[in-house]
Amino acid sequence: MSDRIYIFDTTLRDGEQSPGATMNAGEKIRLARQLERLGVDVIEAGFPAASTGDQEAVAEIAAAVKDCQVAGLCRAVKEDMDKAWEAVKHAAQPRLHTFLATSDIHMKYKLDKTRDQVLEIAHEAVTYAGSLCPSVEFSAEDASRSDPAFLVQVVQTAIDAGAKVINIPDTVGYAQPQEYAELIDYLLTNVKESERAIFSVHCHNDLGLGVANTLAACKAGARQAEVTLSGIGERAGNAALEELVMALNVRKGFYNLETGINTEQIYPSCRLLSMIIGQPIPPYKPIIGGNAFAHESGIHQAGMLKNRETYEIMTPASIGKAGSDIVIGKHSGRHALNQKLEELGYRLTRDQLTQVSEVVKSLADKKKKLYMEDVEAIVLEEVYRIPDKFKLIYLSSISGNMAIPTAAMKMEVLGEEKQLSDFGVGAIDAVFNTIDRLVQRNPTLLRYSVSAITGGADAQGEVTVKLEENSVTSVGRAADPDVIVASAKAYINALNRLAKKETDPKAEQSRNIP
Ligand SMILES: CC(=O)SCCNC(=O)CCNC(=O)[C@H](O)C(C)(C)COP(=O)(O)OP(=O)(O)OC[C@H]1O[C@@H](n2cnc3c(N)ncnc32)[C@H](O)[C@@H]1OP(=O)(O)O
Ligand SMILES: CC(C)C(=O)C(=O)O
Repeated sequence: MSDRIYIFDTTLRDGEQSPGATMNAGEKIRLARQLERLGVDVIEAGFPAASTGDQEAVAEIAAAVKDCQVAGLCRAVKEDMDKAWEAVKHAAQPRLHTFLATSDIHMKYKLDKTRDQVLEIAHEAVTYAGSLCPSVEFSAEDASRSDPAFLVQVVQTAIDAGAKVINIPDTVGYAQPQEYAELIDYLLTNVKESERAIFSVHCHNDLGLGVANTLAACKAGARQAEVTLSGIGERAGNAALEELVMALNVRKGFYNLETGINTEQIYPSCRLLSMIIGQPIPPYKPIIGGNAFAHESGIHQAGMLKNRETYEIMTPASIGKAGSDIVIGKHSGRHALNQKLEELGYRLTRDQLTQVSEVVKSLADKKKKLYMEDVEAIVLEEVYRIPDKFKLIYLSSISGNMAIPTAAMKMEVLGEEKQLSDFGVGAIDAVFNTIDRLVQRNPTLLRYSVSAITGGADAQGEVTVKLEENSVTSVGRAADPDVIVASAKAYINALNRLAKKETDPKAEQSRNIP
């Protein structure tokens, strides 16, 4: 038996059945071209009988794609098959994919057909599809809940009628890995000359087992896997392409199976899908999520810094993603903190590192997300205490949709009290403009972030700003229950650091602390 697993991507068909994932023809073509780049073997481009729009989109994809088969799904109904064939017939490698349910519950309640009738319809449908298209796939819908002995009869009928691919779907995500593997093995053993067809699996994720079931089936002899990017699909979705392919790659020694997927195109493909359907990739998603290569805990980070393989079983580059990330948070240790600070040019003594680490941990206890600017501000606060050139004395702010945002402020500037008021496009802008005029500087605001340190409407607002003037940058941070006051303090804090860098450039540039 060959060790090649054919990847049948159904993002454009089953994936589109995911609520909210509808795509227009242009978007489908863009995604189909990306799937071709990714190296899938078959693109199931749609269900042409569903609508004229779907039929046209499938036809356009069929014309655009050259390197893989293009399949159209159709019921075991002549009219559906004709529409599907019309759509895929100009493909370099067309495929008709027809299906019919074989479980007792589907036959009785949905189709209102007997077993004998289903056998007859399957025979007629595959024969008719074969008269149109050289490559016919037959799916026994709800196969995993079908009587296995009857399934053998259906599959035998379809192969005898000319089906080249036999799909055994776990339509409702009911199967368990070992049981599903045994079903595939049972069919391969009991269908006569089963080698005349490629056995395929199509697993749904209702119990979160889509990929596990697909892998178990492949190990048992299935050679086509029907998957979608990011696992989107009807209900809880389908087996995710990226998870299946990377499991086969990372555990090659265990499976001894190969795909033709160019894994470096995995992340770009899933990103493109996410942009098209307007649904962000959840950070905790395996392989492609933002956290998949992020390390937050001290023990993990320390291990990673010594040898990446202590906590990573694949590289981000292998799926086309930028490098791993050490994230400073409440579980981080001093190894990681030191590494991140060294990347920014800081050299701290052991004692300074311990001091900074304690403040970082106490801030992380209160704040959901720590930015490196927060950590940098702590270092500057704890290690380089700066005598303030600029101080806030008072601030009053007016804003609202019926007022011109105005700030009136009094500050101590180089030992002298000054007051002024100015406008802005919003309250914060008015405050920053007023401060600029009071201190007579005009820095560029590179970053402004505000977050709640505690919960509730009375939460402490924590503001971080990053400024740049004459190619020198500085970070300021402040907290206050009033975010406008916190913003003013953070801005003034950053200006003090900017001023310090100008008067004592050596200390700030080298950032070397003895
Ligand atoms: C498991 C899957 O994911 S299968 C694919 C699911 N995808 C879709 O359904 C998307 C596209 N579907 C559609 O646009 C529509 O359902 C159409 C155009 C196919 C049919 O629309 P309608 O004619 O309005 O029928 P409707 O969808 O209400 O009912 C489905 C009919 O198809 C029959 N049917 C279901 N599967 C099959 C099949 N494989 N072969 C033949 N008939 C089938 C049902 O028994 C029902 O027949 P009935 O009208 O005699 O009761
Ligand atoms: C049509 C088949 C392959 C299907 O989508 C399913 O059974 O889930």
